[in-house]
Amino acid sequence: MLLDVSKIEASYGASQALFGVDLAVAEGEAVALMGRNGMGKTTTIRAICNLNPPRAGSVRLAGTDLKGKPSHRVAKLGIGLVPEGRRCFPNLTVHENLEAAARPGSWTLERVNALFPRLAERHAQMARSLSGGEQQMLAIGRALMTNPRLLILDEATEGLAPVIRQDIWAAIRKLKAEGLSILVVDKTLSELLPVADRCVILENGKSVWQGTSAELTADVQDRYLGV
Ligand SMILES: Nc1ncnc2c1ncn2[C@@H]1O[C@H](COP(=O)(O)OP(=O)(O)OP(=O)(O)O)[C@@H](O)[C@H]1O
Repeated sequence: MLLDVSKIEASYGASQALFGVDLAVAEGEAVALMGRNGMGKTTTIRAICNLNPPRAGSVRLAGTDLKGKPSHRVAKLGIGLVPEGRRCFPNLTVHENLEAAARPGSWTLERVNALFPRLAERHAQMARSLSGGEQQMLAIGRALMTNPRLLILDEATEGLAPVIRQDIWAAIRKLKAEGLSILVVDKTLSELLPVADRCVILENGKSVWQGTSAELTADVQDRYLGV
């Protein structure tokens, strides 16, 4: 397994948010992390990256235990995170934002520009002046520039216009087709399911269901994801 998350628990101060999350991502696989609002998706991602380190359980990346490794080390070991709410440097240009994230590997400025032509057109523009969707593309571009073994996307299409969402999903499909391993959180099932090989559902901070996208029947959706 590329990513192996076993029985992790995590808390915010005295308040426990994760009570045992298991999930795995194999090499080249796209896994969807699902669950209703507040069930622990973002907390799980933050725990995997040691932004909010798990207080129990284990996270392994290609066999390496991430316990005690600061989040910048986790990034170096190969996890590229596109966090909820973007996070680019507002006062750097598009080009500078991408360069600042660069680490050796097959992902280069040219390749990111080819994946997101809108970014190429705006290479000299300050990140703060980009539209929300363009900032999201930049956040994905930055994660790719780190040449990750695993790309984690937390609500990468939230609040974006339909045309831009389609561009972002097209890019994710392309990345998957190229063999990149992906862990993705998104609320729009109709867009998420066709991309996901497997799904993991969280409920109240626990993984309660896992299966292929095909196995995620209407019943399962009603039970765990319905509003
Ligand atoms: N900074 C925080 N401080 C305290 N509690 C938090 C914090 N962030 C999240 N929580 C709590 O942890 C639990 C899991 O939240 P989390 O954001 O991981 O869920 P989520 O599945 O990502 O939800 P959403 O889909 O709404 O983003 C919730 O009960 C939430 O209230």
